[in-house]
Amino acid sequence: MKESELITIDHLTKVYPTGTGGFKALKDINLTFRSGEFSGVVGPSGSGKTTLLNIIGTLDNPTEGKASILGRSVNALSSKDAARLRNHHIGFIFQTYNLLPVYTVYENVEFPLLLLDYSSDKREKMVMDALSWVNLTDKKDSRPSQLSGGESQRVAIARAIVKKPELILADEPTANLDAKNSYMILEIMVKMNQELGTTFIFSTHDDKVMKYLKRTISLEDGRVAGDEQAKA
Ligand SMILES: Nc1ncnc2c1ncn2[C@@H]1O[C@H](COP(=O)(O)OP(=O)(O)OP(=O)(O)O)[C@@H](O)[C@H]1O
Repeated sequence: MKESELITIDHLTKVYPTGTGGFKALKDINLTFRSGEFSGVVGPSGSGKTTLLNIIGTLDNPTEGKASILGRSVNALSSKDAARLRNHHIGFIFQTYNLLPVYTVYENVEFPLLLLDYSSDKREKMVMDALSWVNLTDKKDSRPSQLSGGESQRVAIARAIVKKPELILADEPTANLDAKNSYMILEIMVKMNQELGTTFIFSTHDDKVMKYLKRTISLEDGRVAGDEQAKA
């Protein structure tokens, strides 16, 4: 692996077991992602976008082929090591926000840090820094039910970035947002990419997200059908 290569995927195939012998969701995928990319996987529903993101996020395993994520071979990773890799180095953003309803905004953002070994002072600094990135410090004591959809997704972004991961995986992050809120969260993510060097990989079929991507990987029926860099 070259130094700047964050992810390499080599002849990767994913077969989901079914009653009829298995469904091939990904077929012979070969891809490399470099540190600092702002890229997205696009394609019709069922083309394999979420499956690919789940494998990159070590939430699922390839059936055949190899994948190396942040220098670790996922084929050889125990579930404990995969959890450790995720906890330290990967942030996730989902279309449904996945906030914990009984906790405050502050506690939701603090949550990933409780799995790591930080003092409460250090945690407070990190949570407030993440909330200021998404402009929500004034909502720190609110509960998710008191937030708009755009605010909820900004809390989810703060939770994803609070540990300053190298990689953020965002699966359809704008699916439930209107145009104004979609652009707001995209601008936040672009700023993080530029100022913190965080690598982003999206899964999307939203034109608004596609306009922001520096690289667009198209999936069709489980295969890579295109891989294009945006024109400068
Ligand atoms: N656990 C599973 N068992 C069997 N088949 C599955 C499973 N998960 C996904 N699939 C199938 O694999 C294919 C790819 O699914 P995936 O969720 O990756 O697609 P997607 O491109 O993200 O779709 P969408 O845009 O609708 O979210 C689909 O045909 C889906 O039905």
